Amino acid sequence: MQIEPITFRDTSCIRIQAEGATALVALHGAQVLSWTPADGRERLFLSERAVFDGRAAIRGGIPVIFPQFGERGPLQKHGFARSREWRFEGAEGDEAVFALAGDGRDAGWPHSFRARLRIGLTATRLTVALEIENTGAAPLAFTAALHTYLRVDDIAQAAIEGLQGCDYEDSANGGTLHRQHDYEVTFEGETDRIYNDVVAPLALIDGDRSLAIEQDGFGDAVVWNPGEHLCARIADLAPDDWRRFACVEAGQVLQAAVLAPGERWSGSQTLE
Ligand SMILES: O=P(O)(O)OC[C@H]1O[C@@H](O)[C@H](O)[C@@H](O)[C@@H]1O
Repeated sequence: MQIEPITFRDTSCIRIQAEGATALVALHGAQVLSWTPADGRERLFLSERAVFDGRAAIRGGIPVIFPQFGERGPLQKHGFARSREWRFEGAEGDEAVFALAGDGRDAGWPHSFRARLRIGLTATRLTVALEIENTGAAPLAFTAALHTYLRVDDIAQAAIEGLQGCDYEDSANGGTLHRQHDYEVTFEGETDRIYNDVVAPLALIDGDRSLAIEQDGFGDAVVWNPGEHLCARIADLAPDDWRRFACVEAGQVLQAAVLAPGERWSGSQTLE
């Protein structure tokens, strides 16, 4: 694994290369911005209108959502980890490691924690693992996700497999509860669903291509595409961008993780 600090859009990043594959990770949010396996084809979506001002969350790649998913609590939407500067800790074995430690007091979350993001890269595979440790003296609870923006050629030809039989909360329709009966999840209009108890590997079908998505430790999977109308209201997306990505997020959302002092949690997502 070769590691090199570089600047991309005025933002400090770490470029990781291994076996002909490349990943680019911004220190802002420890956010993977780009992943190109050895075949040279970019697999992640990064908005051309993404804001790189050192404060805002970056639209695209793999934002780290912690310690609150969405607006399911009193904190800022999707928590503060995606808009903080993480530290690059170096390579550990065949992984690049990023860390964010301290407390969330200034963001309204009075807990001490240590978060680590471990990124592994091979010719064909990207693994992103999030570890949370409670470094305080009282228990803490959090929700989290790896909010992966997967690039597609055409959302009309895209589908997610592997969710059949799972129950989901439909956030685009008032949080109503449903069961996934169809083999595939396809995208018509705004799609915003939190699938529970996801165990099987998922696959993103993009025309005649397929990407395998596995998760470990995370109980839920979130599937999100804003559709045309919501996309038009999101300032850091171009009007047509909803056609170009599907978010498949490994999440711990419906049930918060609770850590006693000194305890650790970890969850990962692997794309291949
Ligand atoms: O615009 P944000 O804050 O990055 O959020 C994007 C989307 O993230 C998804 O994870 C949520 O399920 C959606 O409800 C949300 O709109």
